[in-house]
Amino acid sequence: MYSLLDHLASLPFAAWAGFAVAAILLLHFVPLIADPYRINSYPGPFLAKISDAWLGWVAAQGHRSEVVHEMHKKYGKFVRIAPNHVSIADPDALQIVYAHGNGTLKSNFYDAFVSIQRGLFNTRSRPEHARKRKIVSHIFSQKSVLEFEPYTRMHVRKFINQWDRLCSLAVKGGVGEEGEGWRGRDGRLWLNSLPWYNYLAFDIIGDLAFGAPFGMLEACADAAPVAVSQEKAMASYGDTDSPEITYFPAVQILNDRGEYSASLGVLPPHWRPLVKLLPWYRKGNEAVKRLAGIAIAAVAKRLTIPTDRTDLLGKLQEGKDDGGNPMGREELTAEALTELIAGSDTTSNSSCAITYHLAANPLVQQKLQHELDVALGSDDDPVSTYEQVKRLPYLEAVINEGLRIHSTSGIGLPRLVPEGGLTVCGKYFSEGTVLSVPSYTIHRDKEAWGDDADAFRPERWSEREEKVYQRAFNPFSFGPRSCVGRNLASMELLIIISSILRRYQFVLEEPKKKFDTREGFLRKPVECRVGIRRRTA
Ligand code: HEM
Repeated sequence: MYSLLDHLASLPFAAWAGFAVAAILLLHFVPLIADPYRINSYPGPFLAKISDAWLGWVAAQGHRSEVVHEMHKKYGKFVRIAPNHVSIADPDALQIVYAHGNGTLKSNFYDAFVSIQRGLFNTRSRPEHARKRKIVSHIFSQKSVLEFEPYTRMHVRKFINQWDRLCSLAVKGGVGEEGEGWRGRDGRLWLNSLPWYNYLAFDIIGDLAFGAPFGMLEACADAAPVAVSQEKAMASYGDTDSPEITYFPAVQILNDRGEYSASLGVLPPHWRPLVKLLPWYRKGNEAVKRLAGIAIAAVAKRLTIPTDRTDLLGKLQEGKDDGGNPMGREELTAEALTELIAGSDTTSNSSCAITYHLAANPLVQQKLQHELDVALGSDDDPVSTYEQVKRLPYLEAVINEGLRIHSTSGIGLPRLVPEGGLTVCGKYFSEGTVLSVPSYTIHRDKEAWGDDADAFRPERWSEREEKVYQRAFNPFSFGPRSCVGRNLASMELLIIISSILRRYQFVLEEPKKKFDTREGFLRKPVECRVGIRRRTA
């Protein structure tokens, strides 16, 4: 019998191609015409209105924040950046889209960030998030974070010891061996400071989250132990033997994973399994697995050694939910991994960007160093304590200005409009629409920050009441999903920037070169080449 299938199989190639084109057009234009979210009136690039591919492509190019910023300059406050997604560039929208009580949830973008199991960052269910956040939030209270200060200071000391060593070799005209990437010239040490900030941040968070630093500062290299077999390592938790490990560059893995997840996450879930087959995405998928392998190896190792250290992992182990239940092993590993991812390059990218802007603005650098000299002058210890630097107004202004202008979390964090819809800045959005408020653009809002919003100028922080700025200052986000590690991040930045700027003077190697960045989930400097000279003997 001549079946329909036989008939279809006998069709010529041209007919098949015609069907494919018709199907694609139908899939893209029917929703555009039907306008299920009632957002056709919002302007934006035409391709973004009909397909998620536009945002996927933009995200994969590594400059999403800058591109969306340009779109807002062109189209105004509301821009449609995907068939169901409107970006809103208004500081007032922050308090609504991200607020407690408005019922918005994280969108399926965050599914692309899940490994091992959902952690605090990528959990989308409200009750599950509330359960986790209850356990984790007290670990990051100001009081608790101060218990982590000795670890932070210890690694800043190691960092300074290494740079002191290189500075004394550099003044003698030394040159680093191949791969070390430093050289001495004109009495200065010249290097790319970015990897150093990464070593520092990874060692601090590795020490806090896993009970031991990765040893990057000591090795002057990006290498972290990864479990060879994740299943075996998980199964062996608590055994006396550590799992079999191999070494991979953790910073590189984290970068690959961020770019992969941030560009996969903007694609519809049903496209993702297919897209993962493309070579670039395959590499990113591998990075996701390796990153999980780092956490699994480190937690497995830590659990073999009885310890009463006061660190993140110890506190996570002690934490209990409302029912008095502690976290299981897998959840514990997933949360330790969350802290590693959320608490490492956020801090290093921000420290590096602040260093760049200080090197590019010698007068700001001098003014900061003067404040530090007055406050810490007679102290021989090169590493500041939190107590010494927590209330230095210019230091705080420099850090805030660096967080604002660089915006390591620059993209609009996507939230789903709940049942009943949501009115934002006078516009009603129906259930299921995705909304986001791009921090990079909010941080450049001329109404909020003045006409020189694009300039790094810490003085602005003392010119207006701080609450005026706080309305448009969003480095840690707002509401129930805001950064739980904010107190730790602030303490780290205060100690890192004050200690390093008091000790060294910075100039840019190529003052005219643009500060290049690449963005996955975070905006990261590509490099920061500086000349360094010791200020104090
Ligand atoms: C300069 C440093 C930091 C910046 C700029 C920053 C920024 C942010 C932002 C914007 C979010 C919201 C993300 C979203 O909604 O998708 C976030 C969430 C989070 N951050 Fe941070 N962060 C920093 C440091 C840290 C540190 C040191 C830790 C902990 C070790 C940490 C842990 C977390 C966690 C666990 C979340 C998820 C919270 C939740 O969903 O409840 N962050 N951070």
